[in-house]
Amino acid sequence: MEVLNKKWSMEKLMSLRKEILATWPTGSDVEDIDAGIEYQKSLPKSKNFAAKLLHAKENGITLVQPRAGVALVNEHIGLLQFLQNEGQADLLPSTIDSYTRQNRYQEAEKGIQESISSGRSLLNGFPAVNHGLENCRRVVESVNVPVQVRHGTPDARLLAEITLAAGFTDYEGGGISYNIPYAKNVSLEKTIYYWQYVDRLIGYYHENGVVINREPFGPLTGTLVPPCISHTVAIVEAILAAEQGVHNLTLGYGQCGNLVQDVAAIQTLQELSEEYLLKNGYENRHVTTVFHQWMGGFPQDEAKAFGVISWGAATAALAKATKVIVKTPHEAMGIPTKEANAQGLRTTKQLVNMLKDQTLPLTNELAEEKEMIKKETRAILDTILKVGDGDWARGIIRAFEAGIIDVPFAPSRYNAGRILPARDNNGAIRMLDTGDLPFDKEIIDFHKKKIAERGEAEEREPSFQMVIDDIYAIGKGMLVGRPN
Ligand SMILES: CCC[C@H]1O[C@@H](n2cnc3c(N)ncnc32)[C@H](O)[C@@H]1O
Repeated sequence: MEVLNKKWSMEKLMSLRKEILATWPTGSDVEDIDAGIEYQKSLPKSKNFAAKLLHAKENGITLVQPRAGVALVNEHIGLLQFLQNEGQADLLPSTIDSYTRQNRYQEAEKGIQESISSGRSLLNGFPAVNHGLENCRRVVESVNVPVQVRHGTPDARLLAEITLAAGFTDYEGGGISYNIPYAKNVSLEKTIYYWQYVDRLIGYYHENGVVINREPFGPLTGTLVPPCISHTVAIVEAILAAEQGVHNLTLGYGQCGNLVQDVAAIQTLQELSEEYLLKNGYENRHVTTVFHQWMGGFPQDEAKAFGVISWGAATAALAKATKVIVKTPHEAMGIPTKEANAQGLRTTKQLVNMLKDQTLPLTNELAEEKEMIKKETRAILDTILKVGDGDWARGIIRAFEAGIIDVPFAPSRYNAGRILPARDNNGAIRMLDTGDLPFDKEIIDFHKKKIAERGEAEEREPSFQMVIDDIYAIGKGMLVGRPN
């Protein structure tokens, strides 16, 4: 099945809807597509994610948002209200459980029943499909701020149908970012096709006056992902979504830890995505950015965890990211309590407020970092379009096959896995091996030089050991994985 970046007709979407809605009984609640649109229109503007994001962007505010989700509806509502009231969350999620992410609704149902009988949440998120339309509407109506669906679902079509009709106004993910880091053996043809359905549905909401924001999953594997790699995936997903009629997009990036590189990453993500959307003919698109606090291993010690959270908060504020996704002091242990989640939010809010009136000056170092990220990202994007003979969907599929785009430490067998990232002597992410990325000699020599500087400082040859040391460094209280 060749997948091309072409807008679906509504006839095509409607011809497929019946089959999708039939995959679980709650799908029958949303057969009337226009009822969902009418419900969305009944919501106050204060519940609209895109509106709040654009207001924040225009006013230089960095909004704070947690991840959160539990098995049962009343407990989930209580959790979100606590994070809104005690955590001062500007935006709320509903993090979906792993069974639902794999379309394993039967097991999600079992998890719901066991959570009821045991009196505690035995799912690692909110099983929105099983709970269905009315319960999801209760969630949306129980809080005062916009609510987003956060998950990791390769086939997210039914989840989208139900949650959009229920009043969620932002939907995370994409056919690449929820495949390559999340699945081992699902082809990109399939997941790009599945997500064209989701984005076309959102395009239909848009055509009928309802703005739904889309957030490709920025961090990918969250493990030493160079900015050019996550930018490339985010921008291609933005283009694929824009083709289906999506107009509001939040593009994301996972914190790497070097301040200059992270600020450069957020600024270039905004600039490059606007550039590529426009030059591909997508006008009136509104792009915002989201900075994810450190996605790698965390220290167990809660005081140190607050240090990592604070560093992510400070960086997001200095980068002027529109939104920051917050971690908690329980990160090293697992799903946080609502109290720990609220603490992470308040810590972040304190930093963001204190840094609201400061920005990182455009030093030569920052300018050089921005230029390098743009050069690398453009090289990859332009090669993707070339190998796709002018089509972004065909191009990204062929590019993954050829290693032209390559996500470090991804489980997917469709990912080449030939690049090797490692930190330089200042902790910025460079590449020990650029694999088959379409980089010229200048870029390759830049990475070699930066890594060599670290080797000299540590009196060791650059090697895979540096990569391993860097993966464990933050959990051990460091940034650069220095030799013992
Ligand atoms: C890719 C996202 C990983 C992050 O997502 C957090 N996460 C996952 N599920 C939940 C949940 N149900 N409630 C609060 N946080 C959650 C993990 O801790 C990790 O930080």
